[in-house]
Amino acid sequence: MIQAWSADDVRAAEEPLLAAGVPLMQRAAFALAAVVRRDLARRRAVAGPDGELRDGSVRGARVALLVGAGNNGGDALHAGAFLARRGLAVTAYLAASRVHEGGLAALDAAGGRVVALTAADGGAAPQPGAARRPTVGVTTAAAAASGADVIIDGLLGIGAQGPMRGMGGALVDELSRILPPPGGTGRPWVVAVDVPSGVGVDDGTLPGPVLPADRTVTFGAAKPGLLLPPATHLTGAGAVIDIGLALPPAARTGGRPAVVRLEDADVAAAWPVPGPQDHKYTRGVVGVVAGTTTYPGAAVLTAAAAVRAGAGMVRYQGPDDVARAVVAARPEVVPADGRVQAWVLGPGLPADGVDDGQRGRARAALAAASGLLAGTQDPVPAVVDAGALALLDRPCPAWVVLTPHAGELAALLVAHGEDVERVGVEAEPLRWARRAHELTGATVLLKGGATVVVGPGVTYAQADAPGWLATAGAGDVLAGLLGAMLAARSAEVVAHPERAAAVAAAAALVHGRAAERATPGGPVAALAVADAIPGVVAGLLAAR
Ligand SMILES: NC(=O)C1=CN([C@@H]2O[C@H](COP(=O)(O)OP(=O)(O)OC[C@H]3O[C@@H](n4cnc5c(N)ncnc54)[C@H](O)[C@@H]3O)[C@@H](O)[C@H]2O)[C@@H](O)CC1
Ligand SMILES: [K+]
Repeated sequence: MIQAWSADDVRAAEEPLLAAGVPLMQRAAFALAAVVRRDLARRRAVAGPDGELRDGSVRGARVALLVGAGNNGGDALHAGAFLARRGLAVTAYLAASRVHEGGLAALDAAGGRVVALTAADGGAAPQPGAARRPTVGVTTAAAAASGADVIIDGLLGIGAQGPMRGMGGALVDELSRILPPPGGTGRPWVVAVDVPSGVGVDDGTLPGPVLPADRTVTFGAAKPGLLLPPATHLTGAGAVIDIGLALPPAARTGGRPAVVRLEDADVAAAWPVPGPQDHKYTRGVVGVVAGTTTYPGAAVLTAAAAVRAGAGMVRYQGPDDVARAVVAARPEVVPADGRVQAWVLGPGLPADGVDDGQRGRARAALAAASGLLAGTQDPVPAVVDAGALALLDRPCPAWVVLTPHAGELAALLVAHGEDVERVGVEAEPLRWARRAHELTGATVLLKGGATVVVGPGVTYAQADAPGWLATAGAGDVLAGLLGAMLAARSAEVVAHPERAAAVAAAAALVHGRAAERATPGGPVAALAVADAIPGVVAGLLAAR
């Protein structure tokens, strides 16, 4: 798993080392320079006589350093000095009147070129460091940097406050305008130092201009903003550099990472593999209340995903014609009442209007799952999706998992007295998923290009899915898959409700991997994603 620590935690972990004189910046900068050299060498790979690709030479490669006022700029300058000593042609563009003096001296000594940014060519020279520097206007600087082989973005790191201002902001605006998008031809390789400058380090927001990176080299530990949407989509490939920090740091934050991203091995290790003693009830029965006569497909997709994810049994509740469609698609499904170990409520259920009695069934199941019908049935986990989200009129336990997309989350929040629209949720997914958790008590899985899961004291962020997964029915598949995963751990999740979030994050990972497996590199249908689940689970288990 990748653990991300807040800016405060990282600073707290750095403090004792800095006090002891440990050269953290040198370590960080040396590792940064090594990653840049390796990336460049691979990008310049040439075929040897045997046809094998060999790393190319990086001598003479042009490097543009974007340098801000703080230690992030210091990292960039020191890395630039290392690169200049290895024969690369380094130019630093200073976006502040004062920059890290040691870094500047190192770059000067290594033969790097240094220019100061001004609003327009011929502008008055600021006084960066000790020496007067030549100046260059932002537009000219951006044009020159766009012709480099690599741009090292050291404008802002974990000291960023709000949208990037000043020359740095203007330079990034101009570069964003003229550079091809990541992966585009003719684009320099953009390496972000610690974080892409200007992202919300702790919340993944984009308060102002941010240059999308092809690689982010981060120090000590991942930062929350690298994992959380929307910023996670601008980080490119990752590299976490160990600079010797001892995390978790002091008790200040309870010793917990701010955000966690699960990886394949975590999901494989926690996946329950049936043994000789198991039968369909120990493996978990999933009850599905989904679909209406108008929207029968959601019921089919939800039930199919629950079957494919290894539920011991799937029970379906709903109108007869929908039940017939479900059984025709998946003859394993039992269209009858009975005990369940987890519920999936709401896929294909409209928020209002004709519901064929489904709303009443979902309401009763949600009350039973939440433990509000004492004496009738033990509480069990539940997935509450789509139309069933409108049924949350009282606090839930955290073993109830809500699975809204941004629009549905906005509607839920408005129903609970908040003033927010879909775009607001998309701009600040962590904030609003947290708020929904606080207001409802439920675990909240917010769907999107990246998935955020918030439970009691825990936050997960998954970015496992190809863009092709954004297709009708994909959410129904996730609900069924998650229902089966919760049913398999029913008693454990009710006893330890904070674990529901980890199960939900694991479901997001499997869902994304299934989409990857199902897509031929192009469009993918939701039912194909459900059908890919067994192969994904088998692959995860084979690697454990
Ligand atoms: N503390 C350390 O010893 C280490 C720090 N490291 C680097 O240092 C970085 C943190 O350094 P700093 O604390 O100096 O912070 P930053 O380098 O992120 O920069 C903060 C500076 O930028 C300015 N600033 C803040 N918000 C701004 C905005 N929105 N627009 C324009 N200017 C803004 C402030 O005036 C401040 O001077 C890390 O991200 C990492 O790259 C690494 O070298 C590892 C060791
Ligand atoms: K940066």
